[in-house]
Amino acid sequence: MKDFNRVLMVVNPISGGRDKSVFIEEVEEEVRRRGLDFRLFETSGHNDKKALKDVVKTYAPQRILSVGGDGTIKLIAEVTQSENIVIGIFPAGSANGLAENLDLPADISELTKVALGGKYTQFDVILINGEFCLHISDIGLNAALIKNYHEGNIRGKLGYLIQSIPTLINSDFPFEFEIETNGKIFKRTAVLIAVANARKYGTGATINPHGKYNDGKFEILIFKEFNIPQILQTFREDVEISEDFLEIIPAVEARITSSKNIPFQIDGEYRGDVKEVRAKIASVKMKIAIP
Ligand SMILES: Nc1ncnc2c1ncn2[C@@H]1O[C@H](COP(=O)(O)OP(=O)(O)OP(=O)(O)O)[C@@H](O)[C@H]1O
Repeated sequence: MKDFNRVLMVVNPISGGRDKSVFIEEVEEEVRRRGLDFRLFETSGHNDKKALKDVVKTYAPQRILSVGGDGTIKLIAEVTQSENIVIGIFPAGSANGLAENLDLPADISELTKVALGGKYTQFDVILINGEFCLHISDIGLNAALIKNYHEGNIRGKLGYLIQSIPTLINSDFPFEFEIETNGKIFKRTAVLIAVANARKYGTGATINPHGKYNDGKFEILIFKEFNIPQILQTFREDVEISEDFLEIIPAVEARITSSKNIPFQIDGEYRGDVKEVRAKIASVKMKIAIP
């Protein structure tokens, strides 16, 4: 017996600077071959939350497929938070940080099997400054890079590469932070502080070696210096990161403050320059299809 009928595919046409028609055609064909109903929703970049909410209300999908980056998964998660819908992921953004943690296959037909399959995980959600964070949020140098990337007009990995040099030259890092968590206050000088739910960044870098996306906790990652050999280390699987470079504090709730405004991002989306970040594990969990 089929346990779902209506499949909604949410596609971000601009993510990662690549054409999505191959995803749409292959997946629609497979969905119809299985005798399921298929509907397509393409994001526009304007009022997508409201538009998707309306479609979810009228079509009542039982499975939602995300074709885009972390921002597209987050949009779906926010719209469906109280509903019992499994989300299937097709990594098609420029970075795909969340998908990096799920061991998804690369091939589209294998991905389709996973996305329409019966196995799923309960993914922790972090509530950061009142907004959902599924994967990673940070304040400091990486968020400054994301800010400059979005202000530039070159998408994909090349866009990040082009923006990295002016970001490093123009940013006045390191920054002074105060972190309040687990009943303690930590004062730290750092290039960036991340709040992470999982092990890997979208580049594949293992920045949070002990991170588990379904353990009901997040990690506060304090990157103390801009150290290229240490950053390269994180690309290896068996990472051993020095405490002088990265300090890790597990938490379920935290407040991070700075005396001046610093760039801040959530799941790859720049969210302004802020002085305060409040994070806590949300009561909802997302159901994400896995191999
Ligand atoms: N049709 C569109 N035109 C412009 N922006 C869009 C469109 N659809 C979605 N967006 C924007 O794309 C962002 C989400 O991108 P997503 O995370 O899916 O991919 P990505 O990995 O960030 O890809 P890229 O970095 O190439 O944009 C959101 O800011 C959203 O508003």
